Amino acid sequence: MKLELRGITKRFGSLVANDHIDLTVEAGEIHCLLGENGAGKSTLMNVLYGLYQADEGEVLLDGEVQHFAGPGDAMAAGIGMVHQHFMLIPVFTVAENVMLGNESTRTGGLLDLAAAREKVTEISKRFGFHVDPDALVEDLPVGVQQRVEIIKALSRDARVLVFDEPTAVLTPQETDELMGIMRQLKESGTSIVFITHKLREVREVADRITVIRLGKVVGEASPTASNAELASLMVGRTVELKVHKEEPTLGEPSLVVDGLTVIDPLGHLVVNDVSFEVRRGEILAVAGVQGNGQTELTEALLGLQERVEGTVRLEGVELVGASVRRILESGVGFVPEDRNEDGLVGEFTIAENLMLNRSESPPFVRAGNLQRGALAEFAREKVREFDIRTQGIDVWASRLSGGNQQKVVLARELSRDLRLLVAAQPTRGVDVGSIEFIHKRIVEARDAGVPVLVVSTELDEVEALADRIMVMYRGRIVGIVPGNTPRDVLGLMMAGETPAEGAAA
Ligand SMILES: Nc1ncnc2c1ncn2[C@@H]1O[C@H](COP(=O)(O)OP(=O)(O)OP(=O)(O)O)[C@@H](O)[C@H]1O
Repeated sequence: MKLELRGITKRFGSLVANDHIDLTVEAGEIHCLLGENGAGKSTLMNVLYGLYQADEGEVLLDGEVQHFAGPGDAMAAGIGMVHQHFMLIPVFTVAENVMLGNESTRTGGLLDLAAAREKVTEISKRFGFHVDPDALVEDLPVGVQQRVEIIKALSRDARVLVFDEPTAVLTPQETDELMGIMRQLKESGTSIVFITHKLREVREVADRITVIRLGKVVGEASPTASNAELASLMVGRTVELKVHKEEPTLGEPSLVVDGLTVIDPLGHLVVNDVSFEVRRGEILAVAGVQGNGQTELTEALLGLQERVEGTVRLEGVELVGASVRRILESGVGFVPEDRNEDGLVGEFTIAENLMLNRSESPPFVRAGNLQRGALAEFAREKVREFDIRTQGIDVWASRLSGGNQQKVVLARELSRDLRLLVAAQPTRGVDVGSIEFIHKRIVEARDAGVPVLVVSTELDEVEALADRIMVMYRGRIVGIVPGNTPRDVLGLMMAGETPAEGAAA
């Protein structure tokens, strides 16, 4: 189905998030939408999906003007959305999830589970998805849950599919599989709008690329364009894709973890007898396929896990058993993997969010009184420094685009008086122009003598930052190797293979 967006304009108060945007996606085309954080990509897709009403402009499908009062209308017209945060019910089966709210699996007003199962099996077979209709969604890996979302859309006869940053939560292998699925969907005539910040993915699948900046279309790019060309078109300036990093000046071991073991609420051993050190002035990057204990490791360091054994000493002081608050107050900076869950309070302003977790200088509370002037000045400075695209510091964090929310968390944590920085997926959802800046700031923290633990599933990020790399597999350390270890070696380690003699750092 051919999709046309004509002159779409969407305003939030005085902010023009979409400014007369034109976009055409032919049937069977993968059309990438590129743009820096806050450019207006998600807003445009929310207009298409009926979540927002455009102030001006129209949506056409196969040449016919559409009027969507809500997502129900958009879905009925053949538009499907694969969200980054899945809209599935974890305790239901795949078929039950597909059945919910779907008219075509309803007979005589009753939900028809048998029809839903059949549909899942049929679609799954057609596209080689390997999804069991009776599996519980909560038992499925993230990549398979995403396929359930796709099946859900296809079972409603979606012929235009929107993927909004679908690979942010996927492993490299799941990402490759998704690229294959998108190609297959395209072959079957589905039109795809694909939003991503990862240029490699763009070049891999895009038929056409439209770049938007500050709410306006600034041009089309060819899928054969280089990373540098795409990046500069997005950001409007030349982007340095790699940070310059001097050899580290190593201090004494500052974070010493010994025999750390974490048991999750279901009794699984998720971190298994892990021991390592991070020196002052060193970045230790934890690499591994998502779900191999990295999340729980960082949470245990921050006091966010209940059942923890072993010791974690920071400058000789034991952290196991200490409260999260005490750990943060002792100078541990934390960039959590899920900013919405642990990093931000959506209904607090940017300024208020920048003040969270800080008891140190500058003091924003004196004798029980909030120092509004000092906080405002600090917040304005951070917004400028971290290039947070917002109308002001009093805007709720939930009103920011995803990448700009991430920058608020980073701005807060990187500007504290740090004795340790623990950063999980620090640049998730952040555009290429800002990744460079954030990496630079992390390296600056390291150069100032802070021990840094970065967890990342992106090998590009691991390569850019790591002085040493620790690979985790099934809760254990497979090995700790030098920062310049080749990718193929890391790949094998990520699959659980111990590195050859001499590779250890
Ligand atoms: N509900 C809202 N209320 C007010 N402003 C909003 C709302 N939703 C989005 N905005 C603003 O509209 C602009 C565009 O945001 P949008 O989420 O579309 O950006 P994006 O291109 O998807 O960015 P990212 O790459 O960071 O996800 C931003 O300045 C954002 O703060």
